[in-house]
Amino acid sequence: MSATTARIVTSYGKVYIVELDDGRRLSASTRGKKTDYACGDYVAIDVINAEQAVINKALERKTLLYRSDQWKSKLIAANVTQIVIVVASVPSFSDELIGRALLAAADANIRALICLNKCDLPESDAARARLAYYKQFDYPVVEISAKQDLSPLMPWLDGQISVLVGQSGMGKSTITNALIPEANARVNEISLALDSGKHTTTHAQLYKLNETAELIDSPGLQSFGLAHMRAESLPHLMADMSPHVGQCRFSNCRHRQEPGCAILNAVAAGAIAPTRLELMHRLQDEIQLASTNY
Ligand SMILES: Nc1nc2c(ncn2[C@@H]2O[C@H](COP(=O)(O)OP(=O)(O)OP(=O)(O)O)[C@@H](O)[C@H]2O)c(=O)[nH]1
Ligand SMILES: [Zn+2]
Repeated sequence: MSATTARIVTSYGKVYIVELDDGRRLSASTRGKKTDYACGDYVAIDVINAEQAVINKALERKTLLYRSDQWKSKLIAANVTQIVIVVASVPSFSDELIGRALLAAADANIRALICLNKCDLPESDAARARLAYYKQFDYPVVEISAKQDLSPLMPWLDGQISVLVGQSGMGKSTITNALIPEANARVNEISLALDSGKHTTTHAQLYKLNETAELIDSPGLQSFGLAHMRAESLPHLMADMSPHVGQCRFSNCRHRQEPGCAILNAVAAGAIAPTRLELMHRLQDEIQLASTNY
């Protein structure tokens, strides 16, 4: 048995694949019931044999992207520099998920990019119009067709460790497969090695795109709890709200029904979308609920 460090390149939640400096890959378990490791983590391991290792601890993380509800948190990816929020015209995407992912990124100091996929479809016009709201507040939006032309996305990936997030069906796997032709083959091979049966999108996987760019494909997200955030920081981290922060009559304004609330006024004036205010209120409630549970 020997001690060394490695990088988690696949996370199945409880079982991991780690890559050593020399490129060798080992299946890795954890000590006890510990599962708070994520794809992209650098970890201290004990190598058991040519195939197996045990993870002792995670080394210091530059960033950590995770979601949480009142009961538990779930790590999405570690050490990423960019979150690529994949949306599409069909099936219709959720503003809720975009809003939450943008907040998670801002909270964790990670760059965010909205990627509109399936632009070959005529329905894209409606999706593009919905995304104009985010563009207006300087959230970058890039348009692609994973099936036809990925090139507009490429400059955004250079020099970044990106994680793809999105609802199921938006085209994350199609993007990954277009970027990394051997991705499919490798996933199947790993699943086989772990005896985990058929490849499903239940795991996160890290791929090297080129010398400077890496990509993590994560499972489709239906929900994105942010119970770990601070309620007061929400408007600071939302680009449409932040210009109004500090302008309310009361310094402890919760932007609910207080008189002289600059954010409510901006919504009434049409400068902030009502759905964004509702999102903030829902998150305030979730955070409050979680804090009363501890
Ligand atoms: N027309 C069109 N269809 C696409 C495009 N990209 C993906 N699709 C289709 O959209 C469907 C969903 O794509 P996936 O890549 O499986 O979506 P996903 O986001 O990985 O979904 P999960 O694996 O469930 O998380 C598939 O039928 C794809 O063929 C595109 O650029 N244009
Ligand atoms: Zn206010």
